[in-house]
Amino acid sequence: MPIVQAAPAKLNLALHVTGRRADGYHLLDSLVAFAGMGDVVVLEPGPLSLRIEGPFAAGLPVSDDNLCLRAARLAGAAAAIRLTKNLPVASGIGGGSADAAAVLRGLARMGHALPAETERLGADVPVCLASRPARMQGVGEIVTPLDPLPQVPLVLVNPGVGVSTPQVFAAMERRDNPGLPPIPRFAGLADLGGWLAQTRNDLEPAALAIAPVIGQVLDALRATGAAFARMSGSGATCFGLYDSADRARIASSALKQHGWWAAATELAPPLTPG
Ligand SMILES: C[C@@](CO)(OP(=O)(O)O)[C@H](O)COP(=O)(O)OP(=O)(O)OC[C@H]1O[C@@H](n2ccc(N)nc2=O)[C@H](O)[C@@H]1O
Ligand SMILES: Nc1ncnc2c1ncn2[C@@H]1O[C@H](COP(=O)(O)OP(=O)(O)O)[C@@H](O)[C@H]1O
Repeated sequence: MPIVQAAPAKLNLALHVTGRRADGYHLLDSLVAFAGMGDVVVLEPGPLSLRIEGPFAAGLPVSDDNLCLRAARLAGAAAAIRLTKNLPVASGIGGGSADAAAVLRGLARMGHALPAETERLGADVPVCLASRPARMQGVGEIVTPLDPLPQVPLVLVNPGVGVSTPQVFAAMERRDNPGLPPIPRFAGLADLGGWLAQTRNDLEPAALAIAPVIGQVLDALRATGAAFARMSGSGATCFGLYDSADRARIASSALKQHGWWAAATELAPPLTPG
C-alpha cells in the first residue's frame, strides 16, 4: 500500500533575527504555522528513486541533492518516492524542508527510525517534522510546540522570482534584533493580527531590496482587504490573513490577475499522525 504524506507549506508568521553564530548561521525567533495546502509525497517499497510531478515540477530537476532523496539517505532507508510539487520552489514557505520532513514521517510509518540532527538537511526541517504551530529558535533546531492557532483564512502569493536565502541573510543591516514578545493563546483573527502587528519579519527589508516586486505583492494583498500581510521566511512568498474564506478566495483570484501564483487556504490544524 502506498504511504501518502502531506507536506504543508510553512509560514513564518513572525521572524526575528536575534544574532549570528560564529559559523555564520543566524539565530532566529519565529512563530511558525502551517497552511492547509502544500506538496504531497507518496512512498512505496523499492529501491531509492524520485519522480516529480505537479504544477512546479518543471522548476525542480530530479537530482541527487533533492531534499526528498537526502532525507531518505539520512534515514538510511530506501523507497520509491513520488513528489507532487504544488509549492513554488525557493520561495520562503519551506517546500524543500516540508518535503524532506514528509519523507521522514512516511519512512517512520514504514518502520524506519527518525534520524538525529534533521536540521542538517535544512534549518526548517525540524519544525516541518512537527508540522504544527511552534516557536522556532536557535538556527531552527529548537522547536517548542504551541497551542493550535485559529483556522484563519489565508492567501499565499508568489510573484515568480526565486530569492536566494543566503543572499537575503547577507543583505541584512541589523542582526541583533530583540526576540519575539510572549506568545499568548490566540482566539481569532483580531488577537492574532494584533500580536503580529507588534512583531516583524527581519528579512523583509533585505528581500525587498533584492526583489522590489515583493513590495508590490504586499501592497496588492492589503488592497484586497487583508487584515494583515507579511512576507514569509526569506521570500518571496507573502501571506495575507482575511476575515472570511470568501474574501480570501476573491482576493486570490484578483492577485492572479497580476500574473502571480496565488492560493486561498487557511491556517491548518495540526497534522493527524498516520
Ligand atoms: C529563512 C528560513 C526561516 O524559516 O526560511 P526559508 O526562507 O528558507 O523558507 C529558514 O531559516 C531557512 O531554512 P532553510 O531554507 O532550510 O535553510 P538552510 O538550507 O539550512 O540554509 C540556507 C542558508 O541560509 C542561511 N541561514 C539559514 C538558516 C539560519 N538560521 N541562518 C542562516 O544564516 C545560511 O547562509 C545557509 O547556508
Ligand atoms: N524537494 C524540494 N523542493 C524544493 N526545493 C528543493 C527540494 N529539494 C532541493 N531543493 C532546493 O532547495 C532550495 C530551497 O527551496 P525551498 O525549500 O522550496 O525554499 P525556501 O527554503 O526558500 O522555503 C531550492 O533552491 C531547491 O533547489
